[in-house]
Amino acid sequence: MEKLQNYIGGKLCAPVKGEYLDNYEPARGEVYSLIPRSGAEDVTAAVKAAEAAFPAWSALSNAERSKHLMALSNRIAERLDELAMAESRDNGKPFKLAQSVDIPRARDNFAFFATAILHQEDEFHNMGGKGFNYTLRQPLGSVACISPWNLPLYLFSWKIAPALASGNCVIAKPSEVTPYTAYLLSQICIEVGFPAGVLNIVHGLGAEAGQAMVENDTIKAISFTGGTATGARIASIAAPKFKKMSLELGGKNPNIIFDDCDFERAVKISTRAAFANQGQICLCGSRIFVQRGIYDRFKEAFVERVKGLKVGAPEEESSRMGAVVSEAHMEKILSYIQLAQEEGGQILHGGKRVEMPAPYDKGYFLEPTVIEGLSFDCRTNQEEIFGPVVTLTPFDTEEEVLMMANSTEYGLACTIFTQDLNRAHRVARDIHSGIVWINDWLVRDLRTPFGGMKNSGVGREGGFEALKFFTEAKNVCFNY
Ligand SMILES: NC(=O)c1ccc[n+]([C@@H]2O[C@H](COP(=O)([O-])OP(=O)(O)OC[C@H]3O[C@@H](n4cnc5c(N)ncnc54)[C@H](O)[C@@H]3O)[C@@H](O)[C@H]2O)c1
Ligand SMILES: O=C/C=C/C=C(\O)C(=O)O
Repeated sequence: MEKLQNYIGGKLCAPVKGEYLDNYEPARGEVYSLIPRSGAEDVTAAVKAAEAAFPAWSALSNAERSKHLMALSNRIAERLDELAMAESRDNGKPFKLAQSVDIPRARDNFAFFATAILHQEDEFHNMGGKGFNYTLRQPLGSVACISPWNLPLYLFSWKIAPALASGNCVIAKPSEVTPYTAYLLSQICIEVGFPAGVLNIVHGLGAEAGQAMVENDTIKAISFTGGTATGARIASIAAPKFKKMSLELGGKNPNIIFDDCDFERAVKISTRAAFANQGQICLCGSRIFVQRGIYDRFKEAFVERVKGLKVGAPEEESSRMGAVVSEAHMEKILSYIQLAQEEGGQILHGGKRVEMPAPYDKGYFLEPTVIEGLSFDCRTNQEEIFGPVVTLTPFDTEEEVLMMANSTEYGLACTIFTQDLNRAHRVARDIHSGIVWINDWLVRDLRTPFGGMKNSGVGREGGFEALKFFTEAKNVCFNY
């Protein structure tokens, strides 16, 4: 069976202790490769390589660093279909989705930050006749990037690219659940002659390799995307060490549909927002609030559309949904569907595992599930499920829906459907979330601040926010 390797100091290598973890193919429910079970000793080696590479990498001009990052972007573009196939196999998502969203976005992440640093302006504060200040933004040194399984290469590269662009060396850990495209990225680094030690990829468990990065005293910053409980654990270790932290955590996002909306558009986009990537996107609109006047009509049209979402083999063109990422995750989602029923919810569609023919009969396929009849404050409507499960809740007034939408511990994203401009902007102002879409969902401009409030995280990624995060600001004041 194929054994993945770590990438340290420009070379592929086995973990020091020689231990490996099983890597499952979700659509078949079978182990198909092994990944290094790295520990603190592998992280130490990666940090050593990063520290050795840092002086030369940070001394390059922005234009030179840009060229190295563009080489990664270009090679990802050349290997796009192969990477998409690998992502789909490793994660269970439809190949078409990986081919049209995940891998193009990984390509764009590198290109975006490679070119952003060519357009950066530095801050200058003039004190008139007295003198002036300029601000140097200097790289931190070695930084850690830790990413989750739902959008593997997309989110891995979203962190690594700005860290590298701003002159840092990186120790990165992809999720142990979906390590494969990060492994292919390490091969790509070797193919394009990316400088040794600048990017190091260490595979393994969060509690072992991940935590060793957080505990390592040489690592200056942690950029983390994942669950809220993991974020809290990381913060408890990193904060007393005064490491910089960017935490992108969970969500339980409201999708608010007013009765004056463009109805067909609201139905179509809400379906995608609920079930894209099997509902495993932190931005998914998992709580749909519909104004009472159109509730029944919306419910009928929405369920009809959801019935048309084909759950199928990831590589099939016609599949709109693939497998969820693991057996444990599937069981967690099913337990929430059970809980929803215990809390009084009625299932309008779905609710069960999908029986698939061989070779997918052991795969983790779930029906897209629509539930109504729950109170806004029950557990089903408050806790993150992170799967293909959505609830429908009627509301009467703007005030009422804001109260319900804002009632969770999360504050990541929100979607609002209305044709009333004033209302759209008023609700956008009053909603507690870091990201708001009006009449759309997951439209991304990589320059904008990305992140959540409340328990959805601390800090923002994207554009210059990310470049600022990965640098230390040093103000130089000159007085005549
Ligand atoms: N806000 C966002 O941008 C965003 C994006 C994607 C996913 N998420 C969230 O991620 C969660 C699902 O992803 P997941 O299950 O992979 O999350 P997770 O928190 O279990 O794992 C994320 C990463 O952290 C590592 N990790 C786990 N424990 C660690 C520790 N003690 N120290 C250091 N690293 C550790 C894991 O190995 C993995 O690489 C969901 O809650 C989802 O909402 C958030
Ligand atoms: O699951 C989380 C999705 C995160 C998306 C982004 O970070 C992005 O689009 O930049």
